[in-house]
Amino acid sequence: MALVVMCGQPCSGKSEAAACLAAALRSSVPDVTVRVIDESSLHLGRDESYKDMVVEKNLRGVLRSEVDRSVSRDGIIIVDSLNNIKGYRYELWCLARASGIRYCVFFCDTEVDHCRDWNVKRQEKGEPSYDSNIFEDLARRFERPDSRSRWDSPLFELFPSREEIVESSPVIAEAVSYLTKKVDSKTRDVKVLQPTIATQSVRTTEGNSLYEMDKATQEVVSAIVEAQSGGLGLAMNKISLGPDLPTINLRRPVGLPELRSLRRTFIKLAGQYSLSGRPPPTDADSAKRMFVDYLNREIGG
Ligand SMILES: Nc1ncnc2c1ncn2[C@@H]1O[C@H](COP(=O)(O)OP(=O)(O)OP(=O)(O)O)[C@@H](O)[C@H]1O
Repeated sequence: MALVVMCGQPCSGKSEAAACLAAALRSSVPDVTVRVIDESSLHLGRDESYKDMVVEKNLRGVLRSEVDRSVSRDGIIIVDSLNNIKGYRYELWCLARASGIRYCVFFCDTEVDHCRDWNVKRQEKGEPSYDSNIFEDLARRFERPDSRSRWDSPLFELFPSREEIVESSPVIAEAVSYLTKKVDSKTRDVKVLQPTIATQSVRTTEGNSLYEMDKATQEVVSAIVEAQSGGLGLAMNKISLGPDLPTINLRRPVGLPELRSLRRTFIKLAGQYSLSGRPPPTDADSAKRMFVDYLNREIGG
């Protein structure tokens, strides 16, 4: 039914807001399962999860897999974690899109000084808290959500340092209404994400299919690199891969690192989600077509 992504600095009041939202949803739609996924529900501590980049990346992977397993058209999942990296929120948004459910982001916009104070108070009380160095590192790396991005929209903003967040807070009520009301095709005021090729799975159970996908996407990347190195520039941004394949329309030059990253994301997305009705790419051309569609959507003009 929906995926809600909490987001904010460490110790900014996310869990309290998530608990209020969960309680308000449970009262409003008692027959719908509302589940909060956070580090502690996965038995992971704060400092152990954020002490270096490797474990932090692992934590994000574990949370993402749990979200992937849990999202459904029937329940509401609230991911109560930092969700501080833009690219990670994009990945969560992709999971919602692949499931064809609604999505929103909740941002606890608490000033870092308040967060730091609250963390110190937790330390003093012996409650689970962040080590000061870890706190500062996370605070520095925080990427604020931007409602203009698809993956940060709609954005519900809370200011826990200035107003008490309770079940009846107007923003909570607004979010509950957004998450639970019936979709009205005329007003289109509720957006239910639609699965697209890139977020639908390519059944890659057969080694052959995986191999084709890998090889085909690599060929597309090579064709783009070659075309660009030929000095095509923006005026000649249409790259043809052959008569039976869509043209690649680039709106700007794209470097190899970005192409590699897009390729990795595409392969991951394609392999990750369950297919809903679309045949898997059994040959190189289908795999290329899907990858080109994906590129045109992500970086196309
Ligand atoms: N409005 C507030 N005024 C004072 N203290 C607050 C307020 N909101 C939250 N706190 C305190 O800040 C601490 C962190 O709250 P909470 O656990 O909700 O934050 P969090 O962002 O989920 O933290 P974490 O990043 O550790 O998951 C708690 O000790 C809580 O009591």
